This record gives sequence, structure tokens and C-alpha cells, in this order.
Amino acid sequence: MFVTTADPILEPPIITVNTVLSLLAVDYPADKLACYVSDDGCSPITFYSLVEASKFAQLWDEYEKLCQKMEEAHKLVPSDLSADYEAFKDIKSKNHPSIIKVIWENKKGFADGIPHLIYISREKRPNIVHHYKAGAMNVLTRISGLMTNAPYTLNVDCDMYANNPKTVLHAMCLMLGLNQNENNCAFVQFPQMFYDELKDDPFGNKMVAAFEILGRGMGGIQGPAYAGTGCFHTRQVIYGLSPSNTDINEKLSNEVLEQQFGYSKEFIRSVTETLCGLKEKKTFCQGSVLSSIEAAYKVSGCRYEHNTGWGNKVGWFYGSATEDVLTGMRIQARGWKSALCVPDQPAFLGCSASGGPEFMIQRKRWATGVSEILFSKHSPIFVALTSKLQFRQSLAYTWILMWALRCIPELCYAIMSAYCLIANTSFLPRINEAAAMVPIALFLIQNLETLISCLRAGLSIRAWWNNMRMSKINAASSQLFGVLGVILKLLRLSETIFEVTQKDQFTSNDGGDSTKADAGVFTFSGSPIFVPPTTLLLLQLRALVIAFLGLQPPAHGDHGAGLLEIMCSMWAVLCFWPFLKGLFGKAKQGIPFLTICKAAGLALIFLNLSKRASMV
Ligand SMILES: O=c1ccn([C@@H]2O[C@H](COP(=O)(O)OP(=O)(O)O[C@H]3O[C@H](CO)[C@@H](O)[C@H](O)[C@H]3O)[C@@H](O)[C@H]2O)c(=O)[nH]1
Ligand SMILES: [Mn+2]
Repeated sequence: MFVTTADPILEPPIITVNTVLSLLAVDYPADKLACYVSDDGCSPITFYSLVEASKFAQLWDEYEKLCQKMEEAHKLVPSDLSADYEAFKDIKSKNHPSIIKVIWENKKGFADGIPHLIYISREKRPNIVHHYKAGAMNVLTRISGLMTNAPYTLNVDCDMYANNPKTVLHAMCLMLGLNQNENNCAFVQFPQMFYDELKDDPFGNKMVAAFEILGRGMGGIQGPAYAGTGCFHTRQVIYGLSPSNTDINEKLSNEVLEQQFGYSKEFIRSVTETLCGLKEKKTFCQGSVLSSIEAAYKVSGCRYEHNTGWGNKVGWFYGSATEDVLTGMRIQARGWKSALCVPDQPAFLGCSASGGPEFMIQRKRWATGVSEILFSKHSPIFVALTSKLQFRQSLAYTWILMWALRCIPELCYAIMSAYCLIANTSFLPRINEAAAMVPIALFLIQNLETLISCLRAGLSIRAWWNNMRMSKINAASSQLFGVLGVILKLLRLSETIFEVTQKDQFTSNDGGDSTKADAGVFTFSGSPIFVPPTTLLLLQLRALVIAFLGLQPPAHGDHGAGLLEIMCSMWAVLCFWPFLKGLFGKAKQGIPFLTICKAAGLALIFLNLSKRASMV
């Protein structure tokens, strides 16, 4: 069981601890489980919290004390703590050697005991790329291969705790059952669900309809996409096995393996055992977990993957900020299937990015990630032509990967309607012309389609509206920035990075309705990401004022701006309502003055240009 965390501030240790505890407590023989935590933040506080959590796991009461200890941990200096913390002394999170600690070992192998708990902070050096989460997952894969080498792995983000104790059993049923029927199940994905659900999904960030429609739909072809968390993988598949090479014993020369998996002799032995089939009696990983710690240090070094197949042929794939979609697609391109599992009691619950800056950062990363794949050699259409990705599956992936590109038409429509009202010209037919039926029908069909998918997923009309509205805001901000980021990357002007999303703690019994009421409110920051939507809103408002007060220049072309253009602009203003409120809001709920100034400046430039254009 792999847990990744990257930043003790954005991801408070108590969140990671809750997730780890929930995993240690799942309903499955403890001697068959081990929990590995990767800490890319290299934080002594996270380590300390896990140590305390492992003590707590022996008691199961005293949870309040555990929380209190963690709160106070920030005041402790690592050197005040025991010798275990020596390794964290004067550490810099981006420049440090590996730290691996076996926090708890189920030495006697009790089935009703507590699974092993291992802390890992892989080596990081400046100027050596570490590939963010994908890199962390590959280190976890290698170290676990050395220490316990289970044939199946589960991975969750640090905030995604196990909410259903039977989850592992559910997943194993699918894995084992499907294999026997030769259905070739490579991974089992549980839907991403969230503990901080707000009524009617005000930020449109719960993705319920997406998992309902897309997840189940793809489930009927080659299986759902891998969503990065709440997913069980087969180790053999992670090591690059294809469904057809079941008998690969001959191919496995040590030389080939070393090229692919790196120079660690111990790890190569573990890989051989995994790839040669699970039926043979296990000889590897019989001793104590601690006995392989030296080898573990070796495979967690930041230079270990140099000139190997990691990130490219084996393991989690590099090259996209949404490593999950890429990894899942490339597994399916080898001919594997996957399965979606939706138990009545949600398997995992996590923290959703709340409305405002965090949401924007997250969606920007996703926009970057999916576009990176679309414009790479792993574009699903190519992949379908050259590999075993089924045609309809590749269409589904194309649909996912084109998600961010919708910002281009969206922006065009928004700008055109404003321009037409300002310059008194038109881009749509007049309402009384028969041709007007075309755009009207398209508009209605598109909205009905999304409305029906929301209703089918059990959402309210209000939730649909919120989702629809957020998709427009998204297009003008995070998707636009994401796509621009990828263009810069393609021009080799910048590299894309993984910005971690802020996570907030689960507060079940805080009856504080005041916080709940605030929780649905959109918030802003000084980030440039808020400038384009603000500009668009100001433009639309200005355009509507011009249209209603009749301040337009004489009509341009055969007819001037008509009802459809006005409706376009009004629709845009409705969709950008949170920003309209933001213009007048205070503190975090208001758009910062500087952002408004920048937006107003841009809007003025546009206004002048369009006036000039209309005079030509
Ligand atoms: O350098 C890094 C950066 C991130 N993470 C971890 O990656 C996970 C996901 O990060 P988060 O900020 O929560 O991103 P989300 O957008 O919420 O995550 C979704 O999207 C990601 C791809 O963009 C997937 O990796 C995740 O599994 C999926 O839940 C977290 O556990 C992080 O600790 C690392 O381990 N190392
Ligand atoms: Mn997350």
C-alpha cells in the first residue's frame, strides 16, 4: 500500500496519518500487507507523526492525544527528539540523501497484527529531475519490491483514506477472478470521492458525472482510465509485462533486466521472481524487512534510474503532470484491461480542491498534463494505430485529453459576442432567420446533454448549473494557462511543474454552519490566473451597457448586433457570476484591486482595438 505526500504545510501530517491508519486497519490479513509512505517534503514532522501513529495503532483510543501531539510537533526542533531524527538534521527538502525508516515491523507475521509501516524520503539533488509523483511511485515500487514484493499494490494520495474496510477484498476478487477468465485485468480503479461534499457541488469539482458516465462507459470497452489514487495495480504489469508474454523465462537475461530496471542485483532478483510467475514458491523477501534496507537505499538514489527503462518502459510513466492518465493508457496499449469497482460504501474519500486559487492551480496542472499527452508521441490516436489500444478506447482517451483545448472555442465565443456588441456587427444570424436555428439547437443540445448526464448521476439541476458555470470559468483561467504552459513547453521555453493542492482536514462534527455557509463561496488571490476571467466579465458588462443604452456605432455589414449576440453576452455574465460578486466582495471573497486594474487595462485595450476595427 503506497501513500505519497509532498509538502507538510499544504498536506498537514494529520491528514497523511489518518490515511495511513485507515490503511493499516483494513479488513485483510495483516501479514500480507505493508504500508509505504513516500515523503517528498522530507519533513521530520511527517516522520514524527507516523511514528506516533504507529504507537497509536497499538492502542486505538487516545486519538485526541495523537492529534494534540501532532499539533505540538511544529514547536519541536528535530534535534530535541531522539536519535532517530538525526538524519533530518539541517535537511533541505530539495537537496538531501535518501532517508528510509522502518517505523513498524510485523516481525512475528501475525495475521491479526499491524502491517509493516515504512517511511521513505527519496534522494533529491538540485539539477536532477525527480519527476514529482511519478518518480515517487517508482521509488516506492522498487523499495517495496525489495522489502516485501507483494504481487499487487494499492496507491492512494495522502488525503484519500480508506472508507470501506472491505476494499482490498473487493479489489482482489476482481483481480483474481478476471485473470482466471483471461480478461487480463491490469488494475482496479475505485472512483475518486470526497469527504468535503458541499450541497449541490458549488465549485463543480466532485466529478461525479465523469466517473458515472465516462468511468462506466470506458468500463464497457477496455476499462476505466487510471485516476492516480484509489487504484490497485498488478506488479507484473508495472514491470512491463504484456498479456501475451506469460512465459517469459527465457527472455529474462540479467543484461536485459539491468538495462530495464537498473543495476541493483537484489532488485533484479526480486523482479525475476515477480515476472517468472507467482505460482513458484516464494524465496525472496523471507527475512526481516530491515535486512534489505541497504539495497533499498541504493534503489532510492536520484541517479538510479539514469539510462534505465523507468518512466519510459516500466513503472509510472514520465512526461506528463497527469502521470496517471498516461500510465493507465500505456498499460492498456499493451492489451491489458482494467476494472472499475464501485462498492455501495465509498472505498476511499479524499479532499477536493476548494473553490478558488487551489482549484485553479489543480485544474491548470490537469490541463497541462492532458495536453502534454495529446501533443506527444503518446497521443491516443497514434497509439491506437500502433498498439493494442482499442479504437473506441482511444476515442475516449482523446476526449479526456482534449478537455483543456475547449478553452479556445469558449474564449472565441466570449470575445466575439462582446466585440459584436461593441462594434455593432454580428457573428450569428438574426433571430428571425431560419439559420438561427442552428446555433440555438447546438446550444440547447449541448446543455441538455450535460444536464441529462448530471441527472443520471443523481445530481440536482443546481449541481448541473454549478458544474456548467465552473467549466466556463475554468476555460477562461486554468485551462487557458495550462494550454499556454504546454505551448511554452513545446517551444522549449519552460518546463511544466507539479504544484501540490492544499488539503484541509475532515471536520465531521463541527456543526459550525457559519463555516459551512462560507465553504461554498468562491475565493480569489492575486494570481494572474484570475485576470482573464475578470477581463472577460468587464468586457461583457461594458458590451451590454453599450447595447442597452444604444451607444453603438452605425451597423457594420448587412446587419448589426442582434438578439443572439446579446444573449451570448448575458449567458457569459451569468456564468461568471462568482466573479461579478468578486468585484464587490471584501478580503478573500473579493478580487484583489490589482487584478481588477490589470483586467480593466486589458479590457480598455480591447475596447479601443474593437472601436478602431469597427471604423475601418
Ligand atoms: O512532487 C510531488 C508532487 C505530488 N506528490 C503527491 O501526489 C499526490 C497528488 O497530488 P495533489 O496535489 O493532491 O493533486 P490532485 O490534482 O488532487 O491529484 C490528482 O491528479 C494527480 C495528477 O495531476 C494524480 O497524481 C493524483 O493521484 C490525483 O488524485 C499527493 O499525494 C502528493 O503528495 C508527490 O508525491 N510528489
Ligand atoms: Mn488531491
